[in-house]
Amino acid sequence: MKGFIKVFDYAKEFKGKIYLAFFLILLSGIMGVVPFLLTYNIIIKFVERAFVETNYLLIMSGGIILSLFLKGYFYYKGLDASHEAAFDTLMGMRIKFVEKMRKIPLGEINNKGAGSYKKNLVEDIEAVEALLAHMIPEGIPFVIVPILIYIIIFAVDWRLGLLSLGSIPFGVIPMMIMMKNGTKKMPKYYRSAENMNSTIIEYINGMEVIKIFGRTTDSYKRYKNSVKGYRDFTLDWFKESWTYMAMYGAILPCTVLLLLPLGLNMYLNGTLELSKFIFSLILSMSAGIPLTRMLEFAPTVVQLSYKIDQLEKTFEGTQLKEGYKDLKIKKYDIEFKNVTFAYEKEEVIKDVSFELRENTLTAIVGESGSGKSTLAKLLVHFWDINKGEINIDGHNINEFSVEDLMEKISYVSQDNFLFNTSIMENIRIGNPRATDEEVKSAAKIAQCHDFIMEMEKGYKTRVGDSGDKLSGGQKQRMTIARAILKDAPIIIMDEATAFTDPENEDKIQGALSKLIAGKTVVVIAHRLSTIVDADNIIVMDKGKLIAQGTHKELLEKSHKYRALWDSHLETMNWSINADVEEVKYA
Ligand SMILES: Nc1ncnc2c1ncn2[C@@H]1O[C@H](COP(=O)(O)OP(=O)(O)OP(=O)(O)O)[C@@H](O)[C@H]1O
Repeated sequence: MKGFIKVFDYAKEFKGKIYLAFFLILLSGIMGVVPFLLTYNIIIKFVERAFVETNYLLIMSGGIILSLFLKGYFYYKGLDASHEAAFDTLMGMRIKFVEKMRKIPLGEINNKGAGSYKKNLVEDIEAVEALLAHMIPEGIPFVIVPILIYIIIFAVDWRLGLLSLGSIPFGVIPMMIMMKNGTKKMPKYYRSAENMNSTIIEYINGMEVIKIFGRTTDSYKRYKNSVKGYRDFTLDWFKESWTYMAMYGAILPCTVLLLLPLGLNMYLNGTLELSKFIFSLILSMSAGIPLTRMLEFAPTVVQLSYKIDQLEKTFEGTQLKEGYKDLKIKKYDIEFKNVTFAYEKEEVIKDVSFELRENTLTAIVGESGSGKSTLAKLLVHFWDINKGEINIDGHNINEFSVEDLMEKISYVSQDNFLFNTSIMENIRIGNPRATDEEVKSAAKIAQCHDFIMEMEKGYKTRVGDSGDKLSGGQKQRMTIARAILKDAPIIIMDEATAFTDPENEDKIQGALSKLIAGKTVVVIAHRLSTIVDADNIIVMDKGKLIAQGTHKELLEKSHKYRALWDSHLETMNWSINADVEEVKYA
C-alpha cells in the first residue's frame, strides 16, 4: 500500500484540480440519488391517495430530468479536471524519473535493459492515470454516496439500515482474499512483464544476427520463453482473481439481498410502514451503482501500489555519488589514486595509480579485456569506483555534478551512438549553442563533410535508428566531429579511429593533433603505431598497471610492451604482405 500512497506526492502540484474533480463528481453522485428520491415521492403520493396531480407530476419529472442533466454535467466537468491533473502528473513523473536516470550507474541501466525501462516509463507510469483520473475523483464519491444513503436508511429505521448492509460482509470477504493473493503474486507477474519487454527489445535489436542464424538462436528461445512466461503468469493471476471478482461483483451491489425478504416480512407482520419500506428499498438500490463502480477499482489498487514501489526502487535505488559545488579548475591535471573497481564481483581494475598531465597525451595500451576502456569510463564517472580516488586538479570527481564533469570532458567511445535525427543535430550534440557553420567546420576537420555533401539532403539527412544509414567509419567520424565541436579541456578517445581507413585516419590524426594542443588527452589504442609519440604510455595487464613510460623507455624496460609491439609489427607486416599479394593477383 506504500506505493499507492506515494502517488500523492507526485500529484501534489495538481491537488487543486484533483479536489475540484472530486467535488464535482461528488455533486454528480448526489444528483444521481435525487431522481430516486423524487420517484419515491411520486410513489408515496400515489400509494397514500391513489391519485397524483398532473402539475405535480410535471414538476417532479422536470426535477428528475434536471438532476440527470446536472449529474452528467458535473461528471463531465469533474473528469475534465481529473484528467488534466492526471496527465500533468504523468508528464512530471516521466521527466523526473528520466532525470534521475542520469545518476544511475551505467552498468545498472545496461543490466536492466532498455525494455525494462520502457515498461517503467511508459506502462507503469500510465497506471497512475487510472488512480488520479478515475479512482480518486470517481472512487471516493462512490464510497461517500453509499455511506450517505445508508445513514439516511438508518435514520428512517435502524433495522432497515442493518438489513441494507447485509450484502457487504459477503462481498468484502472474497474481495479481501483476492487482494491478499494478488499482492503475493504481483512480484512474479511484474518480473515476467519486465522480462518480456527486455527480450522483445533485444530480439528486435539483434534481428540481423537472428536472420543469419535462424530461429535456433538463444535470443529467439529467450523471446519465446518470456512471452510464454508472461502468458502463464497473467493467466495464473487472472484465474485466481476471476472467481473472487465474480463473487464480490455479484454479491456486493445486491443491496436488497436481506432488505427485500426480511423487510417484506416486517411489513406483513405490521411492524414496518409501507412508505418506509419502499423508501429504503429505492435508496438501497441506488447505492448499488456506485458500489459496482467502486469494485472495479479493487484489482487496480494492488497493481498500482506494486508498480509505484518498483518505480521508486528502480529510479531511486543505486545512485552515483555526486556533488553540486561549482568547482573552479585551474589546471586539468588528473590523478588516479589506488583505484580498484569491479562491475560485479570480480575486480577488473586493481589498485591502479597514474597521472595525466595537462598539455600532454597519455596512451593506455594492453591486451583485450585488460581494463583500458574501463579506466576511461571511470574517469567520465559512468560508475562509482570501489576503492581509491580519481581527482581533477585535486578535486575528487565525486564532488562534481554529472553535468559539470561532462562539460569538462570530450569522450569518443567505441559505441558511436547516433540519434535518429539529422546529421546536423547529431553533431550539434557536442555543443548545442554551435552555429551551423561551426558544425560544418567541425565536420570538415573530422573528415565528414565530403560524405555528408554527397547525400541527397546533406546535413539535413536523417541518420536512421542508431545511425544505421551510415557505415561504421562514417559514424565514428561523426562522433569525432561532436568531440571537436565540444572542445572540452579533457579529451578521451577510446579506439577513436578504429573503423577509419588509413587515408582518412592520417587526416583525422593531423586534425586531432591541432585540436588537442594544450589539453589533457587520453588515447586508448590497439594500433600502437598511432601512439609511439605519446608523452606517457600506460601498460595494463589483467586490470593492473604493470609499466609506464615513453615508447622508447617501455621497449627497453617492459617485456609486456615489447610483446605487444612485436605482435603489432607482425600484424602490420601481415597486412602489407596481404596488399602485395592482392596487387600480384590483380
Ligand atoms: N558492463 C560490464 N559488465 C561486466 N563486466 C564488464 C563490463 N564491461 C567490461 N567488463 C569486463 O571488464 C574487463 C575489462 O574490460 P574493458 O572493456 O575495460 O577491457 P579493454 O582492455 O578495454 O578491452 P578491449 O581492448 O577489448 O576493448 C573485461 O574482463 C570485461 O569482460
